[in-house]
Amino acid sequence: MYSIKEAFYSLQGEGAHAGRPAIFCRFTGCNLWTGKEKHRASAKCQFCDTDFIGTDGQNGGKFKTAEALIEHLDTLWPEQTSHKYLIFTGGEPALQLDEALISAAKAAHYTLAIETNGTLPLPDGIDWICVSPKTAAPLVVNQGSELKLVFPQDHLPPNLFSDLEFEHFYLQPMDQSALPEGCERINDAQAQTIRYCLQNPQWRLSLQTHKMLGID
Ligand SMILES: C[S@@+](CC[C@H](N)C(=O)[O-])C[C@H]1O[C@@H](n2cnc3c(N)ncnc32)[C@H](O)[C@@H]1O
Ligand SMILES: Nc1nc2[nH]cc(C(=O)O)c2c(=O)[nH]1
Ligand code: SF4
Ligand SMILES: [Mg+2]
Repeated sequence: MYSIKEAFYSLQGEGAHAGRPAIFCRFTGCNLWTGKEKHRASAKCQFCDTDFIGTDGQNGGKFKTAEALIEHLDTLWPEQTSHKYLIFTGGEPALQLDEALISAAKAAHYTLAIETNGTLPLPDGIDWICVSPKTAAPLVVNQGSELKLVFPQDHLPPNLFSDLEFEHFYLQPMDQSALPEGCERINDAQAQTIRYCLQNPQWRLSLQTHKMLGID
């Protein structure tokens, strides 16, 4: 059984594939936060911008088999049958993504991407692995396509990751606009990120372009 919070067709907003049309499959649940505001301050990941509780979002639901989920997701893809791209996100997709789902998606001709916090092992067969490390959570996925660090995070300077085997290194300014009142805030995350990239050119800036555009 797969639990899906929501699924939608949009443009990848972040990282090296920003601008690319994709289906997003957002799994329910995460191993670093319950998703409840009352637990945010004590969570391992405290700045999350996403609602991943339940299955009540657009095109969300519970799916008994991998084939049933892929058939559902495939209805979101437009007429053109080339360049099919599916991004597994969440919540933490590694809690539910398995080889059966990867096989079913490949059989439907998708190129597969994942957005993961990197704390859980991944099944084989994912074409694009984006790891986004979080404070206090040790990484088990130490290689992949892009390492996209939300910046700044306490005790997580980018140089902790700069020797890992990733093709691309991105810093993404921490968006604090949706955090509830009373949460501690960092000043100038965007300016700090720009400054860090300018001083450490291994790292590039990733902006959440979907938020600027007002799309999903
Ligand atoms: C909601 S997470 C889901 C996937 C996975 N759990 C993870 O953390 O990578 C998707 C992406 O959004 C990023 N993200 C979450 N909250 C953010 C925030 N407040 N500002 C900027 N990026 C954020 C994450 O680091 C991750 O790259
Ligand atoms: N457009 C768009 N791009 C994204 N890239 C990563 C996202 C995510 O929440 O994982 C995301 C998202 O939610 N929307
Ligand atoms: S690990 Fe990802 S989904 Fe989980 S709380 Fe952090 S940003 Fe949100
Ligand atoms: Mg998002």
